[in-house]
Amino acid sequence: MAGKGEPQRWVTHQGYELLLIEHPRFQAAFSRQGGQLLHFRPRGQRPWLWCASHWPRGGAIRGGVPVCWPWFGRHPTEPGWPSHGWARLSDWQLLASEADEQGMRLTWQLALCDWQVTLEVELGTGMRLCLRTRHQDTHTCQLSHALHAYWQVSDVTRVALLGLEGASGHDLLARSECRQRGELRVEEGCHRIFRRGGPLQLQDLAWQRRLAIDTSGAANSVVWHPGSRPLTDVGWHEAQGFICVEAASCGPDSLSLAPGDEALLSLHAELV
Ligand SMILES: O=P(O)(O)OC[C@H]1O[C@@H](O)[C@H](O)[C@@H](O)[C@@H]1O
Repeated sequence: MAGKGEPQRWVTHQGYELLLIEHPRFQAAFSRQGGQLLHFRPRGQRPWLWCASHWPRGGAIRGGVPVCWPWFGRHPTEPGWPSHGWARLSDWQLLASEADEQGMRLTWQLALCDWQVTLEVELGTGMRLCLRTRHQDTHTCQLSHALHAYWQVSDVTRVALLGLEGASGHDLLARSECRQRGELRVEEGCHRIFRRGGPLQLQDLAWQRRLAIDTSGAANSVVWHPGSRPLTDVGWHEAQGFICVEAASCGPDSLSLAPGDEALLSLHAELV
């Protein structure tokens, strides 16, 4: 627990250890499991991130910004291993946190065998996450990863994602290659992996909000929503309130890391 006057304190909720932050500029929450940013709300605004109200015991929390690492989706060779890797199921260590009037900077770390990953998070009027992976194995290893953000929206079928015009990618629902024409709207589910990162905008007219979401530096921008496919423990109405727009390097854009190499992935958002 932090001392009096400090912006952060630890609590337990639904069996998870949470770090709650009350800063003059924003409110936020992380879970130790996953080093996962679950909630971020700049003062006077609606929350930016969506999070399911029910959290499974021993599973992954659906919401906020899960870190998918060291693989994204299904493991390429081990079908029994968990979807999206170990990071969101493991307890991370909070290495450092500093606050000033502008905001806070936190560093989380997870070490697994010869691998080490840190998540640096800056929160203030906007949010910036940077995932840094190193490994000291003796041979080159494959890495795929994602910052799998669940953005809170008024209604997924009524928002528009701008900035992917002309981008090519893979549509996993249609099982075909795709090229985005105009703005992206989600009517009945979406699962597209675009082969480009860059500046995007999530426009929510009902909430009169436009978020600039930057996936530059990532090889892929992933857009996902299950549509009417049920999600365990998430009601249909609750699921209408998010869209995933993710920074990732996955599939053909997975990375090969030689011993001592470092891989970076970042996601940045601000209000426009
Ligand atoms: O249900 P999970 O494991 O949390 O993953 C959520 C979704 O994440 C998406 O990024 C994947 O492409 C989907 O396949 C997956 O269903």
